[in-house]
Amino acid sequence: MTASSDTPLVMLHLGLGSFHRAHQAVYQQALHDAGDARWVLAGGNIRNDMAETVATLQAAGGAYTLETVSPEGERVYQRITAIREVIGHDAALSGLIAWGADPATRIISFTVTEAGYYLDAKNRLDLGFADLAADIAAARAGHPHPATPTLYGALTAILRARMAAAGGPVTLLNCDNLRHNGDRSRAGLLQFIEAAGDADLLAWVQAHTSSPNAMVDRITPRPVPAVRERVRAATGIDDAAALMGESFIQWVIEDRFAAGRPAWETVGVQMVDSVDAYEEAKIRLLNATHSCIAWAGTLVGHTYIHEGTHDPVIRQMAYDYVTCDTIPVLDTPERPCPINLADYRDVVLARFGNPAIADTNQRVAMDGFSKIPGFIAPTIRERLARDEGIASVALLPALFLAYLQVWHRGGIAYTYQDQAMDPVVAHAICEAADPVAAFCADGPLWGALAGDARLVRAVRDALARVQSFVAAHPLRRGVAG
Ligand SMILES: NC(=O)c1ccc[n+]([C@@H]2O[C@H](COP(=O)([O-])OP(=O)(O)OC[C@H]3O[C@@H](n4cnc5c(N)ncnc54)[C@H](O)[C@@H]3O)[C@@H](O)[C@H]2O)c1
Ligand SMILES: OC[C@@H](O)C(O)[C@H](O)CO
Repeated sequence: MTASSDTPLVMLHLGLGSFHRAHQAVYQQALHDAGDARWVLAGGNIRNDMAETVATLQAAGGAYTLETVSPEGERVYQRITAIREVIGHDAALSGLIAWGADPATRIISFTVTEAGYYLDAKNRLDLGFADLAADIAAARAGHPHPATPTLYGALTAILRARMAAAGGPVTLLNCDNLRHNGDRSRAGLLQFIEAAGDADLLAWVQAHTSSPNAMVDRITPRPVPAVRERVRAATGIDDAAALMGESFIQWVIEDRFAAGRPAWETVGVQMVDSVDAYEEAKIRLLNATHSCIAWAGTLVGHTYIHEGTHDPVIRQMAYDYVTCDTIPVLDTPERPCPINLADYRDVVLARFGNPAIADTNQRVAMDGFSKIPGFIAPTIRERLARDEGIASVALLPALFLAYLQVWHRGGIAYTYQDQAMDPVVAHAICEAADPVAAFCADGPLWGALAGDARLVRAVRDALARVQSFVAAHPLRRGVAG
């Protein structure tokens, strides 16, 4: 079903970071440019962590300039005006709640990073996270936690208000890199509402919302001052909210919408019954490989992803991880993959290798404690279940452990951000008599695999290879780590 009324319908986005503005807003812009203005975007942040960008966007009525760069280095500038309302942050989230309760809002989408979901491998909420526990306690009292609201607390408050206002059904559309992102965030939300003790809301959400899974793709680096300079030179507009992304873009969504959707299929969005094959290809061949290159590149002193991608040894590690250990579990005689995964790998490596994107190891290396369980552990689990070797895939956690050890010694050249990491636990892993055993025993990282002797053995061997690679690397020779 697509919308047909003349009144614009609204997709409310929670998490007005770079990616939303370089991806979902671009598809909406394409609809507007084609004369289809039946849907508009409104958006704001759950946390008050981007106040300057939000203020800049508000002053510009939601407009900003996007620079995209092709594999050949050609740059294109586009003015994006699809975000019609930039909702300022307030501790009670009253702006987001009012927009979310409005019957014109038919989709609530979100990007809150991989670390914003607090789920273990069995899709249970991990109440060990202080932010989550505080937000559940606040939701019991009827509001989101003012200091550290989570996606679940924000959605609970919004959907409560929507239910009270008889705002009607709504789709909850996850746009984060999370395996089964719709199913998993829905599981987290329902557990959160249950823990908050709101049985009426739980029944309402089950009956009046849907949560399609979606795969999202466009490399969108953190904007740097040079982007603003290039935008000014190319367009004459001085835009403090300008940002850049690669020219590649993809969005694949399961077509399960509770109250209509934009005619996205007319602007290149792939509407499908199941996103599984696309999602597995993206998360394992792109995101895990990206992390591999970022951790390895950092260890030897590269700054950018394209540098690591063109480093022969790092490239080979990434290539082997995909070719030897990952493609064989995604494309099997029993379950043939509809995507040509070897081609996908080659395209991904070509995208990573584009120097004009200048994406940093810092951005891609972040959140390892969410990415190991989400992007890497499933391949290890599946291979071990089939009695297959894990030498190539084990290199990725070994790289992360080596990276953590350097972080522990204060040797990472930038700030490492990881919302899912407990620094006390991470330091203890590095200080343990046997750091490999301590790392492989960590429950949040490995779930049921924690302590598995085959995992420990493979990571130990892989760490030795990582250490030799770092010691022998031309950029590192003679440098104390
Ligand atoms: N940047 C990319 O290349 C890219 C591509 C595909 C998908 N994504 C997805 O989008 C996410 C965001 O990327 P970005 O480039 O917009 O990053 P960003 O740093 O520009 O924005 C992060 C957004 O997440 C919000 N946020 C962070 N932690 C939160 C928490 N615990 N609870 C609630 N909100 C929280 C912030 O307020 C902000 O709006 C990624 O983590 C990824 O899952 C990004
Ligand atoms: O691997 C890091 C991600 O943010 C990546 O840039 C994105 O998923 C590409 O679509």
